[in-house]
Amino acid sequence: MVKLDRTVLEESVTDTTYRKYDSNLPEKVLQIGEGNFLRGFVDWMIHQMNKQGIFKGSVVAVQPTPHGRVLPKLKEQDWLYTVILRGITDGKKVDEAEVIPAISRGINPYEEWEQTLKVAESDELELIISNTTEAGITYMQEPYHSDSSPLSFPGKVTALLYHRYKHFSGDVKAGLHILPCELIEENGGKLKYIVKRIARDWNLPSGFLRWLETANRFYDTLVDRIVTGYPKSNAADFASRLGYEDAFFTVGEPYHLFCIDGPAEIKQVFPLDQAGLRVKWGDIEQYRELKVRLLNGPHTMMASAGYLAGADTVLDVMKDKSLRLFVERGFEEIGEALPFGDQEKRDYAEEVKQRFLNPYNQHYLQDIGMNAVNKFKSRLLPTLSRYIEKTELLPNSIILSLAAILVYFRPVHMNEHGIVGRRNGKNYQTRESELVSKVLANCWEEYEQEKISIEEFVFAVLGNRAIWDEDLNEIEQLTQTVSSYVRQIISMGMKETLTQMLQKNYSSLT
Ligand SMILES: NC(=O)c1ccc[n+]([C@@H]2O[C@H](COP(=O)([O-])OP(=O)(O)OC[C@H]3O[C@@H](n4cnc5c(N)ncnc54)[C@H](O)[C@@H]3O)[C@@H](O)[C@H]2O)c1
Ligand SMILES: O=P(O)(O)OC[C@@H](O)[C@@H](O)[C@H](O)[C@H](O)CO
Repeated sequence: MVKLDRTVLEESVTDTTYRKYDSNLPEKVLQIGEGNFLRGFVDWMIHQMNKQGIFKGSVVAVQPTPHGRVLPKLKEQDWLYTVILRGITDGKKVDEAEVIPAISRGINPYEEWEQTLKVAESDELELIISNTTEAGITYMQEPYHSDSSPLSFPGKVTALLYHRYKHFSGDVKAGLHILPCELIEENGGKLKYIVKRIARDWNLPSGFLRWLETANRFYDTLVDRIVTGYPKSNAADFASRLGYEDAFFTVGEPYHLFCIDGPAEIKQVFPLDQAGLRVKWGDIEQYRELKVRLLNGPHTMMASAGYLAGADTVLDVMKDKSLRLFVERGFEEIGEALPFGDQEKRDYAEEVKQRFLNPYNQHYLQDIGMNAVNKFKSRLLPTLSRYIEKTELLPNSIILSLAAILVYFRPVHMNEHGIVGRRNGKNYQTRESELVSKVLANCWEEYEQEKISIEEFVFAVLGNRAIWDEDLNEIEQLTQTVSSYVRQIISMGMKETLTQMLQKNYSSLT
């Protein structure tokens, strides 16, 4: 079977919008990152605008880490890939595939720094967009060499902006719009803060710091679309349906929302709304809070608990009676702790549940469960504390999900990627930060060697300030409750623990 490239696109696509599509559009976007999400969301949006003759710009994708595997393979496909959107919208089935020609080329900055700097010199450039995961927007002390790429993402942004500043002799008109899409609070503000800190580390001139402040705009954003990425289990079906192979089939849901905290000016530069895309301008805090708590929160809750109970995907969880009840209860506990109107919370939760019930998306719990401890900390811990404050009760479903995370990271052994766990006689790979993996592996080892009890194991993990920035043992009854769930999961399995927890605490639900 043929592989996707320009020839395949030109020969097979009958859609006249493609024929009109200009493949030599000016490179208006420098994109740091080339992952599933950027391809299935931002680049897809740029293509939607271009098809309508609105944005008229293309994307130069820059590899954010030294060991990227995406760009060399994408180059073999002439930078093309297919976005497959599947789901139910307004009660109707959506199942559409589209080749996205928004990326004009990709650059490995570690090998082609000169070329990366050339992009920063371009008159055509207007925007920097990124998604480097939550780990990307992090300060790292590193040296400045004008002839080689910094290692970190903020380091690259600093070096590229400094080069642009020098090239245009500090012209304010050369400033850029910077839209980071990493899912952290105040992503634009944090990136700007780190860039300024790095500029000071590197002793860059004060004129640059002024230009950074006055000529450039860093926007806080919130992005929302479930992009499950490459369809591991049915890629061959898509290939035979479409008549070509694509190493970057990118599957996602039709739903999308891009919230950008910015003034009218950015609407003109990046006219998403004119193309009929779902975008909100202005204060994003409310959307962020609802989304991170009521979408990412339940995802994190179900990942380890669902996986240990035998489910592989979000849909498996939603279709299983007790897991579904556990998730429903999770929505209630999270909603209880959120400061929004009841109707608004209910409507949002209902919409999210429908998205989780998308019959087409295979959203793997193990992918969602990556960095589960860190995600629990940012997405569920604030909810847990607020729930206790408000109700003076313990949110048992959220606490059970924490216990499940600890058991999920129980090692049979370690490898170079982290802890390897075991479910139903089969090993699985976990991914967490080195710190979390080490702490959990050490504590579990002490338990396995019978040096400590389950309570002492839980006490040691919850008390680790390097992980939590606080001692979670100080939350009344938390250590005891988590310990009791961990013990039950180990002795009678996840499914039975869930069932008993629901029966005991929420008899009206079961
Ligand atoms: N997939 C989704 O449904 C979705 C939806 C909304 C938001 N997001 C956000 O997007 C992020 C990426 O998701 P994805 O599905 O594209 O994953 P992905 O694995 O396909 O891409 C991750 C990208 O981040 C880069 N990266 C990883 N660690 C980095 C670091 N320390 N410094 C710089 N770059 C680093 C990788 O090189 C890669 O380009 C997630 O962390 C999530 O916060 C994802
Ligand atoms: O992408 P992560 O790993 O930060 O979180 C997993 C999911 O919760 C997340 O990808 C959602 O699907 C997404 O945030 C929806 O917009």
